[in-house]
Amino acid sequence: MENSPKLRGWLNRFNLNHPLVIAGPCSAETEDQVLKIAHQLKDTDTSVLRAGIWKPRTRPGNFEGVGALGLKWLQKAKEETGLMTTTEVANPIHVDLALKHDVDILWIGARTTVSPFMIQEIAEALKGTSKTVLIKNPVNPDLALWLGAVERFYKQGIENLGVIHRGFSTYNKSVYRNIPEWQIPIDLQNEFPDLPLILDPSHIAGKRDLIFELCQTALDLNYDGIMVETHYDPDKAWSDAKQQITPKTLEELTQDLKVRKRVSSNEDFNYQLKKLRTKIDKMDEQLVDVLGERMQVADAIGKVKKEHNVAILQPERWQEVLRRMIKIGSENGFEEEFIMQIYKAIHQESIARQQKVLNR
Ligand SMILES: O=C(O)C(=O)C[C@]1(C(=O)O)C=C[C@@H](O)C=C1
Repeated sequence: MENSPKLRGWLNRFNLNHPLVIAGPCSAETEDQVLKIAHQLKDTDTSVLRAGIWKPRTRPGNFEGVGALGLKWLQKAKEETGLMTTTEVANPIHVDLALKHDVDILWIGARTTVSPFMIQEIAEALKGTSKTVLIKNPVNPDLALWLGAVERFYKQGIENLGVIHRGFSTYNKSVYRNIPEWQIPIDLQNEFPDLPLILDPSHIAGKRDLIFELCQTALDLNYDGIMVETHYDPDKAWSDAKQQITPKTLEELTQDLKVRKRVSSNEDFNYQLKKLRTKIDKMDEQLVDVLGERMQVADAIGKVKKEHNVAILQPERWQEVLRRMIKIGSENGFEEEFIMQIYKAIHQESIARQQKVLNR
């Protein structure tokens, strides 16, 4: 699969002057609930009504969705409000039922994206249709697996594709329910700049108060839209109550979001940007030059270690380097995490260089 402006076709057809908004309840609960939410969303920026019909729950015993019955409610909501509809499908039976009920956009959940077997089955079930398919990232931070799923749909002739960033599972404590790992969607955009990218802030946040800032970050990273869980009475929602917001809050949120231009033709802006980028280019060269010099010292250390038969990894020294640089880093306003990431990479390269010297 290659990047192509054609990938944006389905999104361009919405003809929006703002990011695409997909909204609706985590789960369809009752006909009244779906219709009420759809009507409340009708006059917001929302173009597509979402609702989970089959809910993949981590542990059994929780509400698992109303099943096919809910598809009729979505269909009715579409007739009454003109909103397009979308739901999650996780197997060919779901696909068949969703197609029969004229669901416009199908999304693939994070737990399904991890399985190439399931993706293949779903992609084959959709062959020959012109449906739009949005693929959520897999639960684990694996860009190749995510893109692999997209490619499986593309290979079945499905060209209306997009991806949804919903964050990644972590065992570590975090303010997020699923950590964003923004670098992964940034890498994805590098490979497929025209593949529509949508943020699901609800599943990343796990709670309401982080949703706005996540959406703003996404727009600042050139995302094409947001998919937000919305309920008229979020606290009483049958699933994911903590992360849902009301349609009214969604409306305020979309009004407050700053949509910035990707580029500007303003001459002064371009002049200033060019000047600053020249400075960055120069500093990047200096950084790499200094790194090169550091590696030459590592080579020399490798040489003396070889002569005296001493091991490459020196945990105490490594701890000392790290501690010192974290301290200097914090004096310069850098987070510990940032310094750790850089120094771990430098240390690894230094070890690799010494390995070459010692094995020569
Ligand atoms: O000081 C050493 O012994 C080195 O090999 C250098 C260095 C480093 O790059 O800073 C690399 C490996 C060791 O684990 C500790 C430090």
